[in-house]
Amino acid sequence: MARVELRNLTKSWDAATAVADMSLSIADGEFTAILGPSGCGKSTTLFMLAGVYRPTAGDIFFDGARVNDVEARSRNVGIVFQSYALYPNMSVLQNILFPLRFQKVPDADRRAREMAELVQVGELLDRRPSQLSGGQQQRVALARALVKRPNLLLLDEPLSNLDATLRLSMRAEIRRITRELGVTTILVTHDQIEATTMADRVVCMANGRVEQVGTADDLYLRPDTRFVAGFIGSPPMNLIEATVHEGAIRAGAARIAVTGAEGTVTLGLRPEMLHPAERGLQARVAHVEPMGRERMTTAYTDFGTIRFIEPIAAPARDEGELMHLQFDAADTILFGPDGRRLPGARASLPEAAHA
Ligand SMILES: Nc1ncnc2c1ncn2[C@@H]1O[C@H](COP(=O)(O)OP(=O)(O)OP(=O)(O)O)[C@@H](O)[C@H]1O
Repeated sequence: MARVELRNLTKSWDAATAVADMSLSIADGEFTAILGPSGCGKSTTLFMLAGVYRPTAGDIFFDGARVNDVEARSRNVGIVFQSYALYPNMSVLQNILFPLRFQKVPDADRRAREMAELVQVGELLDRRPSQLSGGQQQRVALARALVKRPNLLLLDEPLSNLDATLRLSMRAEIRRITRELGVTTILVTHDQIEATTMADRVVCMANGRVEQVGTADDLYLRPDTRFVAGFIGSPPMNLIEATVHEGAIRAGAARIAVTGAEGTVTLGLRPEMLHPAERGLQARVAHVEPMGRERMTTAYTDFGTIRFIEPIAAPARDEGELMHLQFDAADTILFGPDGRRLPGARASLPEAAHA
């Protein structure tokens, strides 16, 4: 089990920089998710940690020792990939034992069986991978990655081949197993639900850079950047581009007062923080989508298209209906022209009379 530190880590190829100046400290036993869209540098970071790629610049430390020059097989890192990559001609037990084959581990067999019990495939030891379900194969892959008692467990989109129900239970299972073992774990995923439900802390990346490191609540309620605000949350935050002039942004007849910002801003309003009201921001209903307990409405305003959420029990809305929206100033978030949040800035509508 190890503390992991990345210091100014960079990986470039001729054409592109995949990871730029990434610094991050991960505590012993912590579960961290690296979250971001396709191509943001998640896998490249993982491969540098595993020792597959050499960093172009910067350093990687395990328990304070620099490992840049340590070969992949000497780093004692366990990896689980999206494709389980089990050996088809070996039994479950042989698959789990495989990483120990060149190590003189006297109790290898017992250890493999214990690990199989932990991931709950103890009944399946004689089967071949083809005789297992996707979820069972993933458990075997996990046992194989953990049998060496790795310093670090790396999970690369491990659940994306599983159906929705299985994904839900495997999320909890992986969390239980890594917690029981106390193994430092880094999960790479583009799935925000996976990241925020499984990890102690989430590292949100875009274009090879760390946008924010924080808990699920930090990213959702206090996004540092416009990118994080738009990436986390479903449906996404409404982001209104505007210019603050004389304490307000204006479009057509509409006016939103702004304090703590001047010039170009982006105003962020979460769909669940907008409420229908007697007066406020005028909106014309474009369409309405039921989403289980809630209903999402898309509406046109002078500031552009806005989405808001209401309980399914609220009165039905018709397409073309004219209505008004309100929000609380405390719920608003503003970003400056560099995309960073302006912590003290707030937006408000003149009449906050709720319907
Ligand atoms: N071997 C390589 N040579 C050149 N460019 C590469 C190489 N590997 C990755 N890249 C580039 O580096 C960037 C980051 O890639 P990376 O695979 O780390 O992204 P990712 O976040 O893991 O994406 P995905 O979720 O699609 O796997 C991409 O622009 C990619 O094209």
